[in-house]
Amino acid sequence: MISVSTLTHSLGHRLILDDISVEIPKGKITALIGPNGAGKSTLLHLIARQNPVQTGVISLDGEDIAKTASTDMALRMAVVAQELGVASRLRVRDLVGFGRWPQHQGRPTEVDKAAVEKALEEFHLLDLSDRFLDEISGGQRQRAFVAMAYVQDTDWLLLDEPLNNLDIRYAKSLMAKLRNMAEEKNKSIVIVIHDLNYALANADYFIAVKEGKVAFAGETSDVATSESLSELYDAEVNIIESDGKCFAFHH
Ligand SMILES: Nc1ncnc2c1ncn2[C@@H]1O[C@H](COP(=O)(O)OP(=O)(O)OP(=O)(O)O)[C@@H](O)[C@H]1O
Repeated sequence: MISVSTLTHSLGHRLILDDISVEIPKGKITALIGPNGAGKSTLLHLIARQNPVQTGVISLDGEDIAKTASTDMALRMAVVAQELGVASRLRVRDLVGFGRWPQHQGRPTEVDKAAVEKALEEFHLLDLSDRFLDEISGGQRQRAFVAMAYVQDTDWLLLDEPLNNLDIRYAKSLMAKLRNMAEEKNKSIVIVIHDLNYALANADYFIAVKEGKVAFAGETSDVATSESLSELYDAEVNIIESDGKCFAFHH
């Protein structure tokens, strides 16, 4: 479990996260939702230790992340940020290969190489594997970065808007893969996501952030209601149930 306790974060004079306390369950998909600018990415980056915690504590399986060694963190948590820093003269296969660095520390074994090939195949990247990152499309690059995180095989996977740029086929395929990872391999996945329908269909748990505070959090079926979502977005959202599935209508 990830436990966030009394987390407050400011950038310059602006309060970005205001006294956040929330728990993220293990072995589940958690959707981090909320309006633009709410603080979702900031929270995700703090959990991933990409920025230092100013006030409060974030613990990973009972251990304060501020006191956890970087090498240990890298073996337990993989992250894909929203803004993908692109080292343009890097080939797709090399980028995905970097994902195994925490395991092999520069000396890849046959197991590492096989894991990379498998990830390239699973993310439909084999045909692109020798292309440079600045020679592929935005969606293809997004898949390459997710494959790099996937190949790390960590217990926790944090993804900031992973559906960005993905067409329907790849978005469906990625969400199915994440579900499989949670259900079959007990992986814990946290995704910042704007598409409520993908979130409703795939996330076990919702954490809604608004203006730097947690608006609501809990099991999807308990908290994702027309009322809570309409209030969250200041826009009408209707949750409709059909064939046992929930859909969000908002236009
Ligand atoms: N470098 C920065 N300096 C000052 N304020 C910032 C900086 N980066 C982000 N912010 C502000 O912090 C707040 C939270 O931003 P954050 O990116 O966490 O929101 P978000 O919920 O992920 O939004 P979105 O859905 O639009 O990606 C926003 O009001 C944003 O303007």
